[in-house]
Amino acid sequence: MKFSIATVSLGGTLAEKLAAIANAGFDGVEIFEADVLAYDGRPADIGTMVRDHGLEIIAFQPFRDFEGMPEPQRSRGFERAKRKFALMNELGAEDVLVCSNVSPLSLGGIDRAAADLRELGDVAETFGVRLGYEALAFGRHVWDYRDSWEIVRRADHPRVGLILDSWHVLARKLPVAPIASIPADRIVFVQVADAPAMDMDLLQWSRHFRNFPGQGDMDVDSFMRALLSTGYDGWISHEIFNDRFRMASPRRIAEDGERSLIWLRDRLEPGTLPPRVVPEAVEWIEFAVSEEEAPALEAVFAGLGFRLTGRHRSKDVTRWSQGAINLVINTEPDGLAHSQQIVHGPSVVAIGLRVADAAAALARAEGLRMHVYRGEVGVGELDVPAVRGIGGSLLYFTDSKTDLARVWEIEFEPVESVPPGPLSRIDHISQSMTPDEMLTWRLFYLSLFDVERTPQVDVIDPAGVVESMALHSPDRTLRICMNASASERTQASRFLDEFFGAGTQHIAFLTDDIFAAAEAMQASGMATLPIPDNYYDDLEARLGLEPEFVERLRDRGILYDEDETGRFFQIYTRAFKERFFFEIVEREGYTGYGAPNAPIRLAAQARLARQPAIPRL
Ligand SMILES: O=C(O)c1ccc(O)c(O)c1
Ligand SMILES: [Mg+2]
Repeated sequence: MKFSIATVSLGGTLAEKLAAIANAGFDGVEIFEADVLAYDGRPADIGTMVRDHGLEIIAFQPFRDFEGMPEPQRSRGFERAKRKFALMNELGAEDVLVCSNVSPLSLGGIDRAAADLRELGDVAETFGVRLGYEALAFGRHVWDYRDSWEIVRRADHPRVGLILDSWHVLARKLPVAPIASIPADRIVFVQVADAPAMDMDLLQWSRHFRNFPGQGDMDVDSFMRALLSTGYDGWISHEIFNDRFRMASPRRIAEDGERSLIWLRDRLEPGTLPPRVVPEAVEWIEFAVSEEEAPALEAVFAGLGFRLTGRHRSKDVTRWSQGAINLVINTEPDGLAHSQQIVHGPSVVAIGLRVADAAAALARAEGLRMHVYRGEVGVGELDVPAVRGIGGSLLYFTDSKTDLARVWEIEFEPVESVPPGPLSRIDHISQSMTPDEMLTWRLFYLSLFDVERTPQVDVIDPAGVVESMALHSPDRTLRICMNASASERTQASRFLDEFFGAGTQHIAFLTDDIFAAAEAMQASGMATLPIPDNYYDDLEARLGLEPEFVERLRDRGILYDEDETGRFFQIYTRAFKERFFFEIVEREGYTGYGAPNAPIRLAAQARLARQPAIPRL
């Protein structure tokens, strides 16, 4: 399998696109016609620029509305083709993508189309180029790959082959099994694309909402399995028409594309990478704060029932614990945490995850071309494997089979022993990002970890809609909620603005007694998020709850939800320096995140946004 991407998938100038494509590790590129037209230089220079990047032009595309035309359009089509083939000679491109005709002028008929392609094959021969014919799902007469293949078969010309594009096959819900009987040597190359399930016009869906395999809802794997069963081992090329991708950094999008293909190959040929990582526990969450801010954060931790359980043997780093939760405060004057604190303010700088085999986890991340982080390892310190995650924060891996199991003991001087407390472990980690980054991080987490995703939902913030998606490991040890908003004033967006980028916005702790947790917080003077009476009045009516039960919730500012999976309780703290906040949840079987309560919570937070932060000691 050789990896390529069409230039139409990225934003930027052609030079920027090619640099990003080469940097991401691709071997080939499809040159989109518009990129040539917009280029201020000779086509031959484009060819040189591509080859200087170590890339190969796998195709020039697209050549449109050719087959089945009446005169005079038919003759004009041949004239146009000659101009394009000459251009391909200059570029150094051997293959051209001819897509099925969408013109209302075009005439149907498999034999007519086959005859046109055969004749075009003769022209192609004189230029030394080859045609690949692709059925567009919205083609006027040809929209099924079985028809395009029949046309290619009847054209019966050595310069005429087939191009398959997973998007057109899957968008039309065509069966993939017949792909298996197409001879591999008649397939010029193959395009892959995924997309979210959407009930909309095919052309609009195709031209604006495609995404990389692994980012959408289509069964690209079945398409690929049928393809590979033919023995095909040529180019696999991303062709992603997506408005958001074109607005985003070409470098990041190209990296996502490469990762998508590496993961696709890993699913089709398991064993090329170590298996997807199964998270066993969230071992710690590390906060970068300045020395001045540290006491306020310590007071929040103490108010939540955490105790100082360790001091790092050589660094300005402390460990706060309760149950199986470890929170780390890093005020080191140098290093990554400090730079993060300077750039982003007080923030989550790292998450430590316990996995079965930390070295294998790192090897998988490297195989997926994630950015491995190698920090300085001081005397007596462990070299904990880490990769760069959201917003440049770190994801550390520990395991229980190496010295990493004893990280607390090795690196920290014990203070108090770990108190039991009402909070037992981390329930979920919620991260905010821009809408175009959602797909980046979704692909990052899904390709690295053995996690599943829940459908994307829209949450209403007073200032706009927030797209929200949750990922969870099989036993739900790791749950990550991703939030993104296009509005500039939603909480998710304010977080991005004030925080200068994506990151962890809140952390939810699990308790098995929310009332005890609430009382402990009240006793220690921790202010929680005030919830309006209207919410409780509605709750009682909507869910038919006992008034006494609702009173208990109201007294303690506890949010409640129930569904077919069980019952759910939530309390929120106020935000720390307007940056991040904490949530306490109790689950009685419930598997969700209290989506019906999110607008209430967001409205309450919006009211407090510019008021003094916690705690009120
Ligand atoms: O939408 C289009 O025009 C178009 C062009 C070329 C392709 O390969 C394709 O899949 C779609
Ligand atoms: Mg295509």
